[in-house]
Amino acid sequence: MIILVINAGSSSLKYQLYNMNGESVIANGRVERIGMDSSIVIHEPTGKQEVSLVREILDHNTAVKRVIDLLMHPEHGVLGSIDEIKAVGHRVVHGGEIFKQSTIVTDEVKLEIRKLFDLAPLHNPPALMGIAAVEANMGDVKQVVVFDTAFHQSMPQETFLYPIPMVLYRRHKIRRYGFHGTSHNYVSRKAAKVLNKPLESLKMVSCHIGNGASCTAILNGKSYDTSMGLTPLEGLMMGTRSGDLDPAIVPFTMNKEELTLNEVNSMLNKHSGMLAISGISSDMREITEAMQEGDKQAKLAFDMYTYRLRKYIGAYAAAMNGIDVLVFTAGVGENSVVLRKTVCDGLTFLGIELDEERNGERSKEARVISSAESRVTVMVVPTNEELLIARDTYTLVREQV
Ligand SMILES: Nc1ncnc2c1ncn2[C@@H]1O[C@H](COP(=O)(O)OP(=O)(O)O)[C@@H](O)[C@H]1O
Ligand SMILES: CC(=O)OP(=O)(O)O
Ligand SMILES: [Mg+2]
Repeated sequence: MIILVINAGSSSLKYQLYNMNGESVIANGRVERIGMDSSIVIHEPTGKQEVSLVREILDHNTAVKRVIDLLMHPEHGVLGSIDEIKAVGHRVVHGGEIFKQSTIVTDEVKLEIRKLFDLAPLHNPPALMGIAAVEANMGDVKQVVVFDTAFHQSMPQETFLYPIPMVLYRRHKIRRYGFHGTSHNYVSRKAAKVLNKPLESLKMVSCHIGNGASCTAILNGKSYDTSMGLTPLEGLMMGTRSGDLDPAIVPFTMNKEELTLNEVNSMLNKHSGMLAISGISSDMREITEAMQEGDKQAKLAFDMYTYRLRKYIGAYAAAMNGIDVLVFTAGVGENSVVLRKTVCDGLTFLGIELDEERNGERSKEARVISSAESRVTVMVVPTNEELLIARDTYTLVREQV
């Protein structure tokens, strides 16, 4: 069965086309700068030349149309007819308390996703646009939604509630939801498989460190606590997001700098984190290079970033009364040798001992990077959110098509 996976962002749309027979990728690509003056389309058909185009793409509907055109293109295409795609799976960031697992799209499901716009104004509207665009361009193909929040719905009240008046939870559902759940779910299962141990027997901390970054304590195979909260702003320091801070900074800064709510929101989400401290970039590669050339602000940004990550790992080891496995994943976690070394070198009290050679290896495979003596097994597990979305989609539609 052929399944299309779509990850719609506010100004981008990433796609991956799978043949579920063997779980092979037939094509993947992305549309960037949707709604801006010149959008970029990158299409990578497996085994063929990559295509890169500049087009005017004003909305997600047009983006989906362009993707379909490319998938069926006489030269760059991989399909004879669009009907070969039997189902489409979408990443939806916020599923609130309603969606505890992936589900087939119905009118009711769309309505519920719309109700959550308030809680994820940057993420949920484009996801719904993606669903509508598929309906408009691909007839009545089955669609499935997979939520970033679903994996974290196992958290108990003592970890998901904030110590503020309960009425705010009852009225507005203000609580910790957590994100990157599809990734934390995927890497924890993969890690247990590689170690050949039942996931339920392991106390695991997984660190998804990409543009957005979050840490999750996984106990008995379930999310027990996670660093992102009501929105993806809380927790670790990120590329452009502050992560944890004293909430009093918000009214204080609004008052002193005469900022509006929107401005302070934008400051914390888009102008903070590594970008704010380094003054150079939100991109870990550029920070690391500048640091190695002696840039003091880049070094400070890196030190703050790794310090905060170390604190979370320690906190989650305490929260679970132990830690057996530490997993690094996503862009930074999978690729930054120096970040992993810096974090682990400060966690020797937990019995963590890195094997420098294994840590330095360049590989796309899930692997152990700690020494044989290390009390905690440290691993790098490349994430694959799209594959999990494709698998959930396949499981839900297989009986129906
Ligand atoms: N070789 C590398 N060394 C250090 N950081 C890297 C490397 N490759 C990618 N990254 C970092 O990964 C981050 C992007 O992560 P990714 O998981 O792709 O993000 P997202 O999916 O959220 O856009 C960037 O900060 C980038 O600098
Ligand atoms: C939820 C979230 O932060 O996602 P991303 O890392 O894709 O920004
Ligand atoms: Mg990501």
